[in-house]
Amino acid sequence: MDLKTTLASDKIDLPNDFFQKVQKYKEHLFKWNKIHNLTGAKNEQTLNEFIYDAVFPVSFLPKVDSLMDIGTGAGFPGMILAFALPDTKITLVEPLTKRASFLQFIKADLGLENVSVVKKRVEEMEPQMFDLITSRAVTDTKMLLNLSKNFRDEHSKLLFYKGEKVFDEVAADMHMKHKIIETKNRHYLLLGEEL
Ligand SMILES: C[S@@+](CC[C@H](N)C(=O)[O-])C[C@H]1O[C@@H](n2cnc3c(N)ncnc32)[C@H](O)[C@@H]1O
Repeated sequence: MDLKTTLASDKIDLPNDFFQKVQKYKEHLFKWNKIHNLTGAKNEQTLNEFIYDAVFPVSFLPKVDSLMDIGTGAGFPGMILAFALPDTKITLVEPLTKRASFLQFIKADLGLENVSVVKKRVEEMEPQMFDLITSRAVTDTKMLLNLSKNFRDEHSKLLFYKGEKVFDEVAADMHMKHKIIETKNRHYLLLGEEL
């Protein structure tokens, strides 16, 4: 996949320095990933697919001032969204030392003033409100709603990166308004009282 061409053809509005940041991020991730097992994306093609998947929601998300990503791992989707949304204050929550250290390194090396890295499990954090809560490949929707309950109010939105199981997950006991945005490989679940 040519990331730049694909994102341009989707008309996704990104800041001028997005691809510079992505390039530096990819170089660092390849180096770190040789020593530490940070992500399953081991080649450029897969990494580009992960980055596309992470940033695609910029095409449908409302403007938000604050975002928390639960279980960011090596950076998906929270770090990639931080490159795309420089005016949004982004909190990346990741308890594993190696992964949190990598995120902290990327923040410092790329000078990302909009990023905070929290090396904790989300349930260990002090309650605080966010406009948007994201998560990919951490746990199911019911558990994510539970884990995020101290961090959202009636104005907040949640965006979970899901597969086809999403239909079972929303069918079971879902009281919140929701939308599912489908692409070829992804079902994005957007939830909120004000959708
Ligand atoms: C399978 S990885 C997915 C990482 C990344 N979101 C991605 O899609 O590549 C799950 C991550 O969630 C983190 N995690 C698990 N439970 C968590 C919790 N309670 N709070 C915050 N992070 C958690 C793990 O440390 C791990 O890095």
